[in-house]
Amino acid sequence: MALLEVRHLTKRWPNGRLALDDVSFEMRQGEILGLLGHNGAGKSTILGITLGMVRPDEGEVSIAGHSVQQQRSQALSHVGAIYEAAHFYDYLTGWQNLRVLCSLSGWWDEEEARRVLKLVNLADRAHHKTKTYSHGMRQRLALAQALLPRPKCLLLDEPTDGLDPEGIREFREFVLKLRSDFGMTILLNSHLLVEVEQMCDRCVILKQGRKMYEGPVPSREKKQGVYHLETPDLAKAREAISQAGAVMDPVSRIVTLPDYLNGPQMLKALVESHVRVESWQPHMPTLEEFYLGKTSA
Ligand SMILES: Nc1ncnc2c1ncn2[C@@H]1O[C@H](COP(=O)(O)OP(=O)(O)OP(=O)(O)O)[C@@H](O)[C@H]1O
Repeated sequence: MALLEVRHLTKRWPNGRLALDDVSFEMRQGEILGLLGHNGAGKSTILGITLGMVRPDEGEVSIAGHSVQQQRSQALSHVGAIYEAAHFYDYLTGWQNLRVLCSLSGWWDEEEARRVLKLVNLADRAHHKTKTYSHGMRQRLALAQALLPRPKCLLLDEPTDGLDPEGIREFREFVLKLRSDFGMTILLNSHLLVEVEQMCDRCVILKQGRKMYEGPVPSREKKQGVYHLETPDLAKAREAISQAGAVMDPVSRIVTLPDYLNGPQMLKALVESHVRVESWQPHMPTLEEFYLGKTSA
């Protein structure tokens, strides 16, 4: 059974703007899913609906079998989130902040707070005021807050925004550890394609409120029948490729083969046509190429 199910979400804001148009997808337990899309594609609206902060016009989100719209507190008892910028009381310490924020939901466990602060590497700064924290430390405190209720599912909205490369790497390692050590299910909303490429198993690509793709992060899968050719004999190569029923992009020199032809067969045809082949490699598209292909049409 899916841990998180987004079913037929449609949302039109009062100003008439259609933010989501019949979007559905699901996440299995222990999966890290990246939510991708240009500015305004609808990513934050999905997170807002999933957290019960935005009401959809149609559709619903279920977490561990509970509908956020019908059984809000049961559904959200399984969720931790970093949503929009984390706000802390700067005159309090990290520890005090966690305590105050937890008490708002009527729950506090010192043992658990210690465990989580250790997990996010903040144990030695827990009793310092948050005004002395770096941006990376504030993000880790936000992560500690999200992890305190021991959620099954973590929603991360642009979690590495504003972090330096070291902070991004550190954050990525924490998140991967949460999945490997605790089997946590993680929804990551990020503009950073490289982050999604390095962390996510699958992704959903949105464009103007519509789902354009749901599936594996493309660069992790070798695409069948797509090769990259290097040759000084471009004209001859183009002819041999077209005679074989394949297609070559003249700029990138990426060759897409028809179903009936495999890579070695095409290479043989090129060589037999006296094309000097310097390189013939299966092409693994980057997530950027794939993303732009899905969103720029
Ligand atoms: N409270 C609101 N009232 C009216 N329109 C809104 C509101 N929030 C978002 N929108 C609009 O809904 C659409 C989707 O916005 P959303 O914030 O979900 O996109 P996003 O993919 O998260 O964008 P970004 O990457 O810039 O954060 C946009 O056209 C946005 O202008």
